[in-house]
Amino acid sequence: MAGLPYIVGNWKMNGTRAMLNEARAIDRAAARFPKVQVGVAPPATLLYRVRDAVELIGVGGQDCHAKDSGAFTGDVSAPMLKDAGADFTIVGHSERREYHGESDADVKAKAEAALSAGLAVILCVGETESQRDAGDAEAVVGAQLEGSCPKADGAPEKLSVAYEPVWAIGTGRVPSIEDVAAMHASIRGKLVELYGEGGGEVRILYGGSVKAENAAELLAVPEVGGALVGGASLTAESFLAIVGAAASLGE
Ligand SMILES: O=C(CO)COP(=O)(O)O
Repeated sequence: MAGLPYIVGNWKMNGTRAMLNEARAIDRAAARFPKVQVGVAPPATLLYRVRDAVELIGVGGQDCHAKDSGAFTGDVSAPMLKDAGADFTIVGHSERREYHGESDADVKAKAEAALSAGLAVILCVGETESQRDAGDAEAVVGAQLEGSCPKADGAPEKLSVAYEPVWAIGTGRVPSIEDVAAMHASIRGKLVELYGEGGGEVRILYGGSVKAENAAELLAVPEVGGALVGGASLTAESFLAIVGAAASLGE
């Protein structure tokens, strides 16, 4: 798999300007880890400020609308994220799918809008606990990929996929290493089916209760090309411990 390990912090609906200090601290420390690609996705209100506060790390949105502009109160478009200085955006996070009713088709349209605006995309997929218990995890994730992977210019080159089992998000629970390996191999197979050779290069991140204590083990799994981190990305200290774990794997 090509590319540096990619560690991305998803701040979700957390953070006011005080978080700029954390962003600065992450950015300063990133210089010590040139073999890791680092990004943060602050809330939209902070995007522009974080962009201005950092030099080395990537900055991204957490979602975008599928349309470029219009009467969509409360939404933010991909060209707006780009204009605010974003390098990438997350789409299809399970919290968007669950609380905002986003379908695979919605996620695909958002991913295509983001690529068209010149943003890289982190597309999230993942099964619920009942789907895993029923033995359907790989089928569910495969269907999500079929329905939501973008076909626009920029795919698959600017695409990353984040596997985030819904039941592992914010719970302190993580799948077994064997289950992570099996799912990532299955995602790789589906990406090659969808994109041909280019699908072999898409980075596949793991997300769901990644912490300093489990990061090295998760990141060492074949086909795990990085991590999408929620709670542990909210302080520079805990986030940098994960970045450090990724760096030490390459040594
Ligand atoms: O949803 C996540 C990242 O997008 C994971 O969140 P936690 O790391 O808090 O489990």
